Amino acid sequence: MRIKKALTIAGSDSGGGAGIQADLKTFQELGVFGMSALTAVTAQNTLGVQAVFPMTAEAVKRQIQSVGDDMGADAVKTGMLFNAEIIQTVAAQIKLYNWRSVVVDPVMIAKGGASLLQEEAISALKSDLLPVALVVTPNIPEAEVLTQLSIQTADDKKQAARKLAELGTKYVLIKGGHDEHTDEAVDLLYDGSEFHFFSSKRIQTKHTHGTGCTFSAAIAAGLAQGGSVYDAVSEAKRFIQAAVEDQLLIGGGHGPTNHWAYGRRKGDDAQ
Ligand SMILES: Nc1ncnc2c1ncn2[C@@H]1O[C@H](COP(=O)(O)OP(=O)(O)OP(=O)(O)O)[C@@H](O)[C@H]1O
Ligand SMILES: Cc1ncc(CO)c(N)n1
Repeated sequence: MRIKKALTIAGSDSGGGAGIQADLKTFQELGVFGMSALTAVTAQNTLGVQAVFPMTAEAVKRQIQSVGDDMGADAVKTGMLFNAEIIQTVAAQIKLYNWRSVVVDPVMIAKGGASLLQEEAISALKSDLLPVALVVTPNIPEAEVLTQLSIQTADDKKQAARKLAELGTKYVLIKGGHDEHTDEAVDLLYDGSEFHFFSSKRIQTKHTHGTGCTFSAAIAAGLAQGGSVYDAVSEAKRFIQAAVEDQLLIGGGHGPTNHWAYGRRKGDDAQ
């Protein structure tokens, strides 16, 4: 059996709902072999981030090389990268291995407000990493930081997407999870010429820890399997919707989403 492989380059969430753990669970659920390069260890749970221990850029590079030299990757996603040196190293390795199906989730701040990216690293993200990404998946606050635009309306989202595409990423996906005044969760995909909206019913819940990680990992899994960006995003949207809907109710704060829900529903539909 030949299986497709995806590599996540991201931080560890000890609580298991976001970061590397969310990515690997998502890859597994979507039938893709998951591999990882750890950029930082966080002590984290549903209440927040208690501590961050970054890896050295050398340690990140060596992990990527171990995967790249032997196993290869059909798709790559990046999550928490923490500092400029790690970002530059990751971008250089992506170029070296000529990886094309690259999803960059520009993780900046955890739900509780903890910083997962140093402020001075934002320019490295823009100049080094975005040009090697196929898809970038900012939430609204991240898109605002990257574009220096204030995003209130659908037109603002479109303008921000155009501005982000100018940085060299082919597809820009602005996520609507933070648009809490609407009763829909609307994500906007820009392919360099057209805009597509992916909309779903907004679930009223506080258990959305790791939605962004899970969503971008699902996109990477779809790309690893050879799907188009549009199809990968469509399936990722269904995956995250099911994961938010079927709540797990773990922990006293913002709990993790349910990575089994999508596969279980598909199994039920097949019967
Ligand atoms: N309450 C919700 N109901 C339905 N879908 C949601 C909800 N919250 C987020 N989503 C969806 O989850 C995906 C991730 O979006 P979101 O904007 O939450 O990412 P994020 O802020 O990067 O997440 P995080 O930083 O918590 O990992 C998007 O497809 C978004 O539409
Ligand atoms: C390790 C890690 N990566 C990403 C996020 C963003 O959800 C988080 N909370 N923790």
